[in-house]
Formats: sequence, structure tokens, C-alpha cells
Amino acid sequence: MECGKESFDSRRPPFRCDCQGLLDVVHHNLSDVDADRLKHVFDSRLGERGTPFSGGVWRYKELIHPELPIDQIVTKYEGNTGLYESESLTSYAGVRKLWIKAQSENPSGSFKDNGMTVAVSHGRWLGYDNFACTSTGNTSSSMAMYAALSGSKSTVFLPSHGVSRNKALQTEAYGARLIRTEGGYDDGIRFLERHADEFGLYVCNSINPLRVEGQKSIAFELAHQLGWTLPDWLVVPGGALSNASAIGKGLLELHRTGFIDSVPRIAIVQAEGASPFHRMVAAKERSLIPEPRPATVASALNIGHPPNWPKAMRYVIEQSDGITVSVTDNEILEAKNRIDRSGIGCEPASAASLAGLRRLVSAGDVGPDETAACILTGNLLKDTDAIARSLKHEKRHGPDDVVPPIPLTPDVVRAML
Ligand SMILES: Cc1ncc(COP(=O)(O)O)c(C=O)c1O
Ligand SMILES: N[C@@H](CCOP(=O)(O)O)C(=O)O
Repeated sequence: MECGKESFDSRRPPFRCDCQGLLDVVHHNLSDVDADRLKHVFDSRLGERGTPFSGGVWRYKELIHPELPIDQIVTKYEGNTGLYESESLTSYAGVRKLWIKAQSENPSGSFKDNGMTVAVSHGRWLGYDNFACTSTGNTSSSMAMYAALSGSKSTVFLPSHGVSRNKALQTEAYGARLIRTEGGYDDGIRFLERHADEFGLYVCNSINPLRVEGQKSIAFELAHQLGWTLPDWLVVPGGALSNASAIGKGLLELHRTGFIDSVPRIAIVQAEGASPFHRMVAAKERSLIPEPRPATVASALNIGHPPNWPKAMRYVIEQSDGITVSVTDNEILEAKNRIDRSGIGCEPASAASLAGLRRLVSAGDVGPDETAACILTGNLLKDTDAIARSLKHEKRHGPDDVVPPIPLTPDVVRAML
């Protein structure tokens, strides 16, 4: 807790301490962890199939939610995502070595699954059967998927604007009750904090500390894949700042327990039109001024009042010497184009990471001889309107008509080739 009080009872789902700070999970036994023994355990689980431990979240259960009974785990074997190297992206970013960690390959298509499997499992364990969130579309699709998997209901408060159609449809397809609301994500969070209890809803947004615990596994799996030696920099897009906080917390815990020798620096990349955290850090301020009208092509980042900013401040900026940067929509779309053409692919919000890294290199904040990993947070098909926009198809053909048909004759084809 920000005030230092340790009052969290893991069998109840409160989100804020009396001091109004968001709660956090504290693992008291970290100093007793035998990293060498656990490394063997984690290695041995790589060969498992069809058990919770075969996924890239619960493989690290001892460091995430040790007391949750195994039979309560709701999993789709999330994690286990690809780690790619691409010459073209490395030279675009301008670093010596670049890895792309594709959380976009998760079962619902985004990094939210790493956190959601933990939140929904925890909620089921507490006896909840209706899971709720407000969302720009990825949290909701992930939550609806796990709720359906566990035979529970899900209720989504969807902002009136700026949510990609595909994400809303995906959420509905998994059986969620969609309640379209006036206002944005920030209004939805305020509503749920006030009223979830009254409606018997278990909140799955990242104000829930169990979500953040699950998302730590992104750092764990990356470190594991790289033999417990991480690059100089991890680069993450920042919206609600759950992922940056989770990765920061995870890295600090890996270091404290002796899994890794040093903590890499984290760069948080925000979209210029939704960058209240970057503005605060750049101005060396210590309190966040919310952005009342967040607006970016990376719709997943349309968040004006990131609830996890104090955690990001603590774990990323203060305790791991992290930095922030903002990028324009054009930079995001250009980076997305590069990532798509590399064969990896992602939605716009994810591409902010590569755009941010490129900008940091050209500003001299990241050296050309350094190494980095960009976290890709969401799948290419999550936002096909953005693809149409970045390919500039919209004007010529309309978003539903990717290329106009031609007569199928050798002469016409030859002329086109
Ligand atoms: C695809 C995608 N990328 C990045 C983010 C930002 O992550 P965070 O909100 O944890 O900062 C989100 C959602 O917030 C997202 O859906
Ligand atoms: N992009 C997110 C918004 C942040 O949500 P949260 O789960 O961190 O509260 C989304 O997909 O909704």
C-alpha cells in the first residue's frame, strides 16, 4: 500500500486502502525462495501438457498466487508466447539487439490473459459468478472468455466511443452482457469502484491487484526464455499502466529472489493524445493531472486517468530507474506497419513500444549498442479499422472492401504485377 499499511486479506476483493491508494500483493516469503530449486521446477514444467503448469502464467505459480488451490485455476494455457528477432525491426529501432515478445499470441489475443486467468480464478475461489469490467475492448474480451470458460456470467461497461468493433464483437461472442455507457474508461472505473459490491460483481480491471500479479508472468516468461538474463531495456506501451507496473514489480521480485543479477530498465511509451503519466514524469511532478479527453489512434490507450500510475511511479520510475516517452499517432502507425510487414503483426497500441524505442534511440536516451525487448500487447486482428487506415484503404475502397476486384485475365494480372 502506498501508506505502508499491510492489510490485504486475499479472500476478500477490496481495491483501495483507507489511504485511497490501490492495494498491492506483498509476498512475505520472497527472501526464503530458493531460486535455483525453482528454476529446475519451472524448467521441468516446460515439458507438461494440459496441466495448469503447462501455461506461461501458472508455471510460475509460486511467485504469483501460491495459496490458490490448483483445482480452482481457470486457464487456457495462456502465455507460452513467441519471442522473435527481426533484422528489419532491429535496424528500425536502432539498437544492437531487439526481441519482440508477442503477448498478442495469447488465447484472446492480448496480454490481458496473463492477468485475467489469475483474477477470474481468484474470483471463482471467492465464490463469485459474475465478473465485470469497463474496457476499451481487450480486458473485456479476455474477461468474457475466462468467465465463459468457468461457466460464469460477465458484464461489461463499454465506453460510448473509441472501442474497436472487433473487440466489442469478440466480447459479445463470448457471451458477455454489454452495457454501453456514456463517457470513457475512466468513468467506468469510477462507477465500478463505487457500485460493484452492490451488484455482486467481481471487478477484473487492473485496479484488482491479482490482475497485476498475473501480468508479472510476462517478465518471468521472457527471463526464462532468455536463460534468466534480460536485455538492457524492456519497452511497454502505457495506458492504465497495469502492465508497466506488473513488469516492474515482477522484475524487482526476480532480482530480490536471485533469479536475475540485475534489473533491466523499463521505458513506458504513451500516445501523445493520452500521455498524462509521461507529462508528469517529464515535468518531474509527483501528482498526475488527468487528461480529460484522451484521443489516439491506438484506441486501447485512450485512458486519461491511469489508475495504476502510483504503482508505475514506484516500481518503474523510482525503483528501477525507468523512463517515459510519448509518440504521435503517425509514429505509431508507421511502427505498426513495420511490425505487420515483419510477419509478426500487432494492433496499434502495441506498436507504440517500437515507435517509442526508436524515438528514445534518436534522442540518445537508449544507446545504439544496447539491447531491448518490446512487448507486443495485442493481436493484429483486434483492430482491422486501424489496418485499413494505415494502409490508406479507407478512402479508396471503404473499410470492408480491402482491394477492388479485377477481371481475372492474364493481361490484367500481368499489368498489375
Ligand atoms: C493492446 C493494448 N496495449 C497496451 C495497453 C496498455 O496497457 P496498460 O493499460 O496496462 O498500461 C492496453 C490496455 O490498456 C492494450 O489493450
Ligand atoms: N486497454 C484496456 C484498458 C485498461 O484496462 P485495465 O484492464 O487495465 O483496467 C482495455 O482493454 O480495456
